[in-house]
Formats: sequence, structure tokens, C-alpha cells
Amino acid sequence: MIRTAAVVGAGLIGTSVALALSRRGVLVHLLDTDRDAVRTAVALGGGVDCPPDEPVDIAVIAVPPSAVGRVLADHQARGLAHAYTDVASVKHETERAVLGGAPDPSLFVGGHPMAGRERSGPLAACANLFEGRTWVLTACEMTSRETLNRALAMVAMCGAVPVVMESDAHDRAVALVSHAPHVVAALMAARLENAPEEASRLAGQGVRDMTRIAGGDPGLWGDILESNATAVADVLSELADDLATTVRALRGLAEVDAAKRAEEMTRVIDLLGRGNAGRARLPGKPGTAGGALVPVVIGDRPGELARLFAAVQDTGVNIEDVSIDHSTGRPSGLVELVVATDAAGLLADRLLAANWTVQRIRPVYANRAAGAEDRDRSTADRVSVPS
Ligand SMILES: NC(=O)C1=CN([C@@H]2O[C@H](COP(=O)(O)OP(=O)(O)OC[C@H]3O[C@@H](n4cnc5c(N)ncnc54)[C@H](O)[C@@H]3O)[C@@H](O)[C@H]2O)C=CC1
Ligand SMILES: O=C(O)C(=O)Cc1ccc(O)cc1
Repeated sequence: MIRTAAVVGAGLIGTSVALALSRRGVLVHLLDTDRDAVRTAVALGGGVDCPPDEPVDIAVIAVPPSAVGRVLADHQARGLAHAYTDVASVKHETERAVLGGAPDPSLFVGGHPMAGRERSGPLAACANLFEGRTWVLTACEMTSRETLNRALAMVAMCGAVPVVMESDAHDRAVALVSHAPHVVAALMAARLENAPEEASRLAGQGVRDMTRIAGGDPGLWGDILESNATAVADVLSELADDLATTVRALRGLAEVDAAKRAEEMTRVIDLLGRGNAGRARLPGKPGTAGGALVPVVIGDRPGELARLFAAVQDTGVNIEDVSIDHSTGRPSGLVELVVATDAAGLLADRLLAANWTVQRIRPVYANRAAGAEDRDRSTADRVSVPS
């Protein structure tokens, strides 16, 4: 049980943690080298502007990655807390710095909430930033059970879903799903810097979606990239190969020779298809991965989908995600409803009782999108197996 906490670094993430914990009745002490940041965080209701008289239950170090080791060592030497965690986007280097410099490394477990924003500072903070989001904890052999338990309790109080993994594996994973995408977004956005007015005026939601994260603080992101440079460079190097192939293919598409154009078109279509497949691997909605998938056959008639959703609503079960497949040549489609695991049985029973055709319930794996495990099977196969 966490009753008292300290947050060092009252910026976006630190103040969001402080707000979430304060709402759960925790007394949070806010510390930052920037006095204005502390004052703002206090004014928002994040906690109090004074150091604790005695060690708090947990201290959360929410400063840029390169500063975590030093800040943790300083505060541990002063006995700030009984347990320590951080929120830095890169874990291996931080862990090394902590193990090398902290007075008692057993009191530290690395942490990384997989939630954030492209704005910095306490004014961008929000109490429910972590609600339903993954929060990685990188426990190592030095971490004590008590420290891990305190961090798990803190993560739960923030409404997040803990995932324990090794720091190396974490860093490779976030290089792929967070850090390289940030660089690509920034590079694409940089193309727009000198865009003629007539082009930027035409910008729609696509380019805004694709470049949203490029709005992040360059100083912080420089620090993140420096701490995970090799893993990010590995992802970008493979991307550079694909880019080179794409450029060659596009140049080929502009040639007069029809056979050459057809060959290059195959390359382009293949690349776009790989994009579809890669995107399908992302869980539908953050925090919902790990539920159950309830496949329901529907007739290809107007209003059928609405009728199904109304039937689900009657059961009181929340739909976390949904995907719909239409089977060519058949008067039916398959709706895959993703719901909480413990609600799936009830939902299937109630839909069967209401004469819906429900197929076998399957788990949704954390690293898969709803239905991704069926990608290699034809839609027609799946629809033709009524229970
Ligand atoms: N921005 C994001 O979306 C996410 C960031 N993170 C991680 O969270 C950490 C903090 O990032 P943000 O909150 O976005 O940054 P921020 O810039 O909003 O806040 C950082 C705060 O740390 C303070 N600070 C810096 N050095 C300090 C020191 N030596 N002692 C005390 N305070 C110090 C700064 O004054 C600032 O108020 C970083 O390690 C980042 O990698 C994690 C998940 C998401
Ligand atoms: O804005 C988004 O969509 C993010 O993905 C935010 C984010 C930024 C940095 C992190 O280390 C973790 C999450």
C-alpha cells in the first residue's frame, strides 16, 4: 500500500503520476530543479511543495533519461524513499547507471509508462494519462521483491497495466514501436518546413496523424535517442533499405517500358501490403490487448451490424475493439468482437440464446491485433464454420 510518495521532475509525466496518486489519497512531495514546475504542479493538485520529513513509500524519478542515474544516487544518499523507480523511455543505460552509482540498487526498479504526449511540462499533465496503458517494469536480479511490489502498487494506482521485462528487450522493443517512429515522423514533418503555402493548405488528417509525435520536445527526444542510439539505428537502417527500394521502384514506374513498370508496380504493391500486415499486428486499443475474441456471423443485410451491437449492449458487456470481414461471394460476414476475457463466455451464451451464430472464442495475444492469428486463412474459411 502506497500512502506517501515523492516525484522528482514535475514535468508532463511526473505531474501526471503525482495527480493520479494524489487522487487516490497519496501524499505526494514534488521536487524539481525548476521552481516554477513545482509551483504549477502543486497548483494543479499534484501534491505539496516540500521534501518529506521521513522516507516516503516510493519515489518516482521523472527526469530525462541521461539524468536518472545521478538524480537517483543523490536522492537515495539522502534517504528520500524506501523504494525508487523511474519513468525514462530507455532502460538499459539507466539501469547500468543506477547499478553503478546508487547506494542500494536493490531499492530500484526501472519503469516506463507507455503513454505520453507531444507536449512537455506540468501544464500538459493529466491524471488519467496512464489509464489502461502498459507500464513496463524492468526488474533485474538486484531488485528486491519489496521494491517490485511497491512499484506494482504504484502502477496499479495510476490505472496502468504492468508488464515486467528485461531492460535490453524493452529497449529493442521501444526502438521499433516508439523511437524510430518518432524519427520518421520528424523527418517527414521536416519535409513540410519549406512547403509552399498551396501545399500545406491541402494537408488533411493523414499527414497530421503521421506527424503528430514530431511535435515532441527536441531536447528530450535527443536525450532519448542518444540513450538508445544503436537499437534505433538498427531499425532505421532496415527502413533505409526499404526506402531505397521504394525510390527505385517509383523511378521505374515512370519509365516507358511496360514490362519494367509492371515489375516495379509489384514491388510497390508488396511494400504497401506489408504496411497493412504490420499495422494489423498492433493491438486495437492501448490497454485492451489480452482480452478475448468472440467471432459472430452476420447476414449481409442492411442494419445487421446495428442489430448485433444492440444485442451486445443488452448483455452489458463492453466492446473493446471490433473488426469486420466480408466474405466475397457469400451472403454473410464475420464480426470479431474483442471483450474482457471474463465477459466472453457470458456474451457468447447470450448471443447464442438470441439466435446469433457464434464461433469458438479465442484469446487475444498482447502482441497481436484482433484476428491477426487468422491472417493466413481465407475469410471464406472462417465464415463457413458456424457453431
Ligand atoms: N514525454 C513523453 O511522452 C514521455 C516521457 N517519458 C519519460 O519521462 C521522463 C520525463 O519526461 P517529460 O515529463 O515528458 O519531460 P518534461 O520536460 O515535461 O519534465 C521533466 C522535468 O524534469 C525536471 N528536471 C530535469 N532535470 C532535473 C534534475 N536534475 N532534478 C530535478 N528535476 C529535474 C525538469 O525541470 C522538468 O520539469 C523522461 O525520462 C522521458 O523519457 C516516458 C513516457 C512518455
Ligand atoms: O504520443 C504518443 O502516442 C506516444 O507514444 C507517447 C510516448 C512518448 C514517449 C514514450 O517513452 C512513451 C510514449
